[in-house]
Amino acid sequence: MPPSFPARARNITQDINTMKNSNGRRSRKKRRRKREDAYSVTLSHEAPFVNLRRWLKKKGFSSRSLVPASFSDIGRGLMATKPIKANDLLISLPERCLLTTDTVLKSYMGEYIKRWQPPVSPLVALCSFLIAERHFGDASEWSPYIKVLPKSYTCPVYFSDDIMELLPYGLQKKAADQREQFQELYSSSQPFFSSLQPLFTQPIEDLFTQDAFRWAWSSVNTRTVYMEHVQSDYLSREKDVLALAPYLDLLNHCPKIQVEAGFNKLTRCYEIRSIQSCRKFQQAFICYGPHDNQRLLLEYGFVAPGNQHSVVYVDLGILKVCLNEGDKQLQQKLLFLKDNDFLKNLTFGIDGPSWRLMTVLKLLSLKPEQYSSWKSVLLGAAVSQDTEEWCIHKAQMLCQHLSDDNINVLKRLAQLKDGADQAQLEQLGVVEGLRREERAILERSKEVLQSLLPQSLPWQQDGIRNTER
Ligand SMILES: C[S@@+](CC[C@H](N)C(=O)[O-])C[C@H]1O[C@@H](n2cnc3c(N)ncnc32)[C@H](O)[C@@H]1O
Repeated sequence: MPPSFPARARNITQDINTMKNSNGRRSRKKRRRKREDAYSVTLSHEAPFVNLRRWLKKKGFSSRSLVPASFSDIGRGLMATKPIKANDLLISLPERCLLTTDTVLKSYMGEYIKRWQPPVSPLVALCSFLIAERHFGDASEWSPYIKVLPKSYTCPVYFSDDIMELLPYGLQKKAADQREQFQELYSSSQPFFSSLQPLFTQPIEDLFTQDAFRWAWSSVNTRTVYMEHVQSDYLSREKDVLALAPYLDLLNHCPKIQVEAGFNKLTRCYEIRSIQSCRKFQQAFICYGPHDNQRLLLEYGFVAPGNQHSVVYVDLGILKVCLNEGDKQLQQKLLFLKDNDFLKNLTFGIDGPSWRLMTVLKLLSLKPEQYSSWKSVLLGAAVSQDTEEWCIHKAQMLCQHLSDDNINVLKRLAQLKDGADQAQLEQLGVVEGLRREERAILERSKEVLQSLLPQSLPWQQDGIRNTER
């Protein structure tokens, strides 16, 4: 959770509603209805949270203004019990409460890490410690914290191949790479895990299983805050910026929130200051970064409805679908675009096709006698009315292709829900959320593209004409 900019005390459903339509009785009614729909139940009296707060109090932390609660739309998070003003400290967690590599090196595991060559990474050190502490149960010093950690996650490292296939192509590739890196890290850490055997009575291979490592790896990936440490000689050269922050890590993400976050060297606390205010009984949010929904799913296993950073990506395979393979210059044009790095980040957003996508389409539309104008095209010049229309038409085709794919995926997803267990249902729910958000973006893009076409164009009456180049 690279902590950057936090919290406003509204639930996301409400925010999106407010953003879309802030005027009028209908929208007010709608907002009221949403507010009634999304409700919260405080968790602060449940044993795990009572124990967590008691344990943190001994370490010098208490929070009266934020209590754990379960929100019907998002799940667990922190609720404000009194109004929090803009620029107030939202939370201030003393250094003693943070779980860092320093904690691990000073623990019973420290001497094993210090002895190990080549040194393990900060990530492996933290994961190993989490696995060991979870195994020690009530005997563990960190047990009150470990007990409130989720038992499993909805990140792609948990997905079966069936579910992976439902992801958009680019994300599927990133998720597959991530899974490979995870597996490689697990395999390469085996000798180190074996060296920890003297700490346990049970065989190490029964404790440091792939499942246990997946849980620890996901806990670190989805919950750590960014905190720079002095690089230890006992750890690998990978930058050591990870800190698990109990209680603070119950804060959920909202893309529109702004916060200031970081370790304050004077107070020796990890502090989050909210730029926005937060009303009593509302969820306090932070912002994990200006991430689109694909990145949120990959790194954190969720998507944010109405995320203003979200886009639908057009990869080369999809771009080719709408291009005329008969164009003799096509390969040469694509090579030119690739060499100049123009084939990445072609997107549709809530405002329609990106400038980059339309520029690439314009470059692809050029006839040999127009090649000399490619620089002015890059600067935004129009080639001709005919070309502009051709590009809009191609963008419409891309949008339609992506929409069709989206509909097919949602159908397959519905089939997979039959017979899925609870964990799979949660994973499918996240993928469904992503696909539905993408569908909304594509529908909006279609409207934008349609509005760009002159009213008098023939295909508005007769359907889309084929304007191949
Ligand atoms: C730092 S934790 C936040 C607390 C977490 N909800 C919990 O129950 O422990 C990050 C995780 O919370 C969930 N999360 C955060 N923001 C969310 C949001 N806006 N919608 C849905 N889930 C969210 C995701 O599972 C994410 O990996």
